[in-house]
Amino acid sequence: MKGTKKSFRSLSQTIHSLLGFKNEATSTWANTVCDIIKSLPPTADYENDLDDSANDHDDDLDAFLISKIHGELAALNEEVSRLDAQRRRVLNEFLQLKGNIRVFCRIRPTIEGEKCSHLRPVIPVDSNGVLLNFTENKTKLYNFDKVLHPVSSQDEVFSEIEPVIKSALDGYNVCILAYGQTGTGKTFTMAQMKGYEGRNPGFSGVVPRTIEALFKQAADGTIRIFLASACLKFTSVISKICSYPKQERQPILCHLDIDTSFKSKTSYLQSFHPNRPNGGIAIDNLVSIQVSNFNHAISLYKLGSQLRSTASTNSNKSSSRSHCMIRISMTCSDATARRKITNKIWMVDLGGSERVLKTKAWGRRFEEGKAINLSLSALGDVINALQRKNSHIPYRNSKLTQVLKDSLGEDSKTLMLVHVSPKEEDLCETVCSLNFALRLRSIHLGKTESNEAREMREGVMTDLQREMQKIEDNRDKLRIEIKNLNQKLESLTKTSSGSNPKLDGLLSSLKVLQPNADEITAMPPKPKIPSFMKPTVCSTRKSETGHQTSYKKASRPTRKKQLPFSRAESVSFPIKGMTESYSGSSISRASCLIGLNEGDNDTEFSQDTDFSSISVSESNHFLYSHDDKINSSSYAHEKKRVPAIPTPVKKSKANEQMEKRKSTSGKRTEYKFTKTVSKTPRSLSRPDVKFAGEASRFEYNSSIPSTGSTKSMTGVDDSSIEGDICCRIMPCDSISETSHQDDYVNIVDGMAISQVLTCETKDLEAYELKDDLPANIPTWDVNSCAIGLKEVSEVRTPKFPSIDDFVLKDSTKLSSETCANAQTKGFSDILKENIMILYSIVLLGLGFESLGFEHDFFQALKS
Ligand SMILES: Nc1ncnc2c1ncn2[C@@H]1O[C@H](COP(=O)(O)OP(=O)(O)OP(=O)(O)O)[C@@H](O)[C@H]1O
Repeated sequence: MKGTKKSFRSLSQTIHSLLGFKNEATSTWANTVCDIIKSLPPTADYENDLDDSANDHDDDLDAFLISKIHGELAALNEEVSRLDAQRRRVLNEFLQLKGNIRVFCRIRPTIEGEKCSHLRPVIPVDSNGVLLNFTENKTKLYNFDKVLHPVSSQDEVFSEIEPVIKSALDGYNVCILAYGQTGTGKTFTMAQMKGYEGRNPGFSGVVPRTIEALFKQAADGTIRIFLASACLKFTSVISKICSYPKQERQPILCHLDIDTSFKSKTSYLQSFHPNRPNGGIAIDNLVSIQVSNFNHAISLYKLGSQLRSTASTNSNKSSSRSHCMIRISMTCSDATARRKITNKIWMVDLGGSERVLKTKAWGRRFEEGKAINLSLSALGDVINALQRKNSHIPYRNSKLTQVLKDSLGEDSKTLMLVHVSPKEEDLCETVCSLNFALRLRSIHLGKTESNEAREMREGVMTDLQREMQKIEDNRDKLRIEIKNLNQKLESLTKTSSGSNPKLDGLLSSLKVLQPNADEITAMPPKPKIPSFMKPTVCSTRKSETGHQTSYKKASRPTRKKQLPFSRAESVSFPIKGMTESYSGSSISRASCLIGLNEGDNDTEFSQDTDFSSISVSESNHFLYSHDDKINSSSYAHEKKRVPAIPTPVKKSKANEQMEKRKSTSGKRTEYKFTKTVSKTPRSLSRPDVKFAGEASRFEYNSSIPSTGSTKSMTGVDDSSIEGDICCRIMPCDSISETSHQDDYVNIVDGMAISQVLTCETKDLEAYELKDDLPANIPTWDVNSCAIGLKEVSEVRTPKFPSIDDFVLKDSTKLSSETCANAQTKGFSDILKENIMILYSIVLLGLGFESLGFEHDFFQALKS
């Protein structure tokens, strides 16, 4: 209690100095009290592990405990790594016994509306055999690694597949292929989503279950543990691809990237280009979207599924007319044990393998069927060649095998799920499917495996499976221990750094009520902003993206200082004589047109001209594109505002060579360009002309003669400004070419734009501009080009009205919302202040009490 006593001694003095608190219960007072409480040592009531008698040695004990826990954690982590390695080895052995290429057969149950034939053509014999009944006397037995009976649930199917999926986490590429005739349940096995939509929870297919399992791996502490030891990053990528014959549609639909590395959560798009240097698969138009949780992944997966091409065929109402491929790739980087490895899981719902003649397809369906069968045949050839260990593997025979190349070869596990129909009429297709599957399997295992050998193999496999389960259980236990220790460590570290959870809560309550001192000083005086001047969605968005100075930080400059580069809230001004439709349309920032001169007056602005690169860096940019011919009346209605996102700029040759020299003297900023910049707009009234907005201040190079011959309002005399860039502020085609040449020049010369604000129109009528405004404030709106241009042209240093320049003219015209706000505000402010003081006092008392001061504290307060 040494520390507490010491603090208490100083506490009574401090409290004496604060005794006038009844009168002085201000925010500063509350903050001071907060600081005092914060400086007090923590009590030991939440340190359950420590003996009370050891309080004097808190720090030493904490340090001792922390180092002990660190040691334990290191040992446990080491043990987990060892178990992981062991599990990998066992799994590998298990999978090797099972074979790198395994073939399962799933028999679909008879579904509603289907007639059961007298002769059951497909009979599952045991867990490995399927008997085909051709006639009563003629049967044929097919053996597979596993036969999934018609009654097998989706759970059972996934439990068989799960070990293969797990092997992907251990560095293998995995390929799971669903093969079979149309309507045999391939999509049901792979992509069934019902379980995730609240219906038939057990129905969900392999893909959603795999995604779930992967995220489970990320959430069950595995990843956290590795991250804690800073040696493992874990990223998964899912791709969804649909391939179509003859490139009829975009072959690639969706690529999802699951990020489980707890790093960046931002989304990104990424295209995979052909001939990637790392030799990976080149997939055009493959879009990669980084996702961070299961739901996000599933929603994107569903989206991709919707895009899959399906059509009604003779055999299936909604038959998949494509191969649907899902790729999950994982990048594990384990700095201590392994190098960075990227593994993939391909899950492919192959198109129906039926003969085209059977489906009686024609036209496009016929082409699709042919394409599907060709690629399936190519797939068979590749697997066949792999099984035979041929020197040449014909991957290039189809797109399908090209894409799957790195997941079909060595160091990968392939699982073929052959689906068959129970119907008699499908017997021919069933035979084809089973023969295809048998061809793959028999090559791997050899036809000669005896029953004894098989039983022995299966016995070993069962043992290995048990061993693996034991290892996984142990590993899970260790992970829980590690988690607990980490929590303990966290609380100890917090304690030793002097924070008290109770106090933290208390203080944060106080802080909620009291803005901190910094905030108070940094905040500008509360502006009485008319509601119509509040930032618009657009300006807020821009400030979020860092294009604007934040409101908090911006000190309120004088009106003159504000001109050149200050942030402009969005507001527009009431324009005398303007109709309501004009006032409703407004423009954020002044529009500024940069004329780029290249000696060809007839050249129009190209669509991809980069305005933002020319604008001053402090500016926010908008591109205004005209949808129609501009004229003074239609301009406001026709324009379309598009934020110019500062995306990678397509640099024109001219812009690249353009050197921007900025010299600010007073309010004037000069830009000099060393090279002639391309393209001058031929006509401002062209629908494709764009206006780069928000020039804080644009001026043309002084080398342009102020009386320079302006060919027209729509262009600049090339000869006079060769090598320079010219900045035009307001476009207007209502001013004729001849009579207003000078206007144009004047605008260019010395023009400054500032604070153009957009308004919500609801309160516009209640306000008006003050009468005593300086004469150089132009009352124009960019919507009224003609007025604006004329008036601005007369002003050398134009100044736009700021918030202060408005006065409330008619409060009855305020919107009901604004009135309601105004009425409730005063009362709520007073109430809030009072509650704040009361609450502060109560919390203060509680705070001291929680520190164990109790009686002493109140004594001190009394004295
Ligand atoms: N194991 C099963 N249990 C219950 N219903 C099933 C099962 N397998 C398939 N079905 C049903 O059979 C119908 C056809 O299945 P599905 O669309 O998955 O076939 P498919 O092989 O993917 O066909 P296609 O190749 O034409 O896309 C669906 O209505 C599906 O719900």
